[in-house]
Amino acid sequence: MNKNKPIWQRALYALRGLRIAAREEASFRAELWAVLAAVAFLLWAQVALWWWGLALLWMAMLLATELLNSAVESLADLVSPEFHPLVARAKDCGAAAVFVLSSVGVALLLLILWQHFHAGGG
Ligand SMILES: Nc1ncnc2c1ncn2[C@@H]1O[C@H](COP(=O)(O)OP(=O)(O)OP(=O)(O)O)[C@@H](O)[C@H]1O
Repeated sequence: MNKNKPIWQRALYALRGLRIAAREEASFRAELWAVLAAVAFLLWAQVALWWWGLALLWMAMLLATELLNSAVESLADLVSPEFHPLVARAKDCGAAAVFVLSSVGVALLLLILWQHFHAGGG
């Protein structure tokens, strides 16, 4: 297999991955909605530019982690469709990674709300 595909070809594979995740992964769709809700919230709160930078980083990390989690799940299902403790471990760790980032999202939301109502915006 040719490992050095042109960049446009790689971009097409990436777009195909995004399309598959959006179509077949309910968790990824839910996170896309969460990202849209976060953008609406940031617009409403009129936060400073650096909050936008932090939030964009969080959004990218959340979506990328969910995509990697889906990739791990697909490989785990291929390798061992039957119950296996190592598959349980791999899938649980993937789910934990997404959970960590979701919790950070809630923490960021609370911090912005606190700043908005108690520290006078910014
Ligand atoms: N083949 C397996 N062997 C052992 N445990 C498994 C296996 N498949 C699933 N599990 C357990 O069930 C949990 C849920 O697995 P599942 O494949 O439904 O993923 P999920 O986290 O619900 O993600 P999604 O809904 O995005 O597919 C896993 O975290 C794991 O603990």
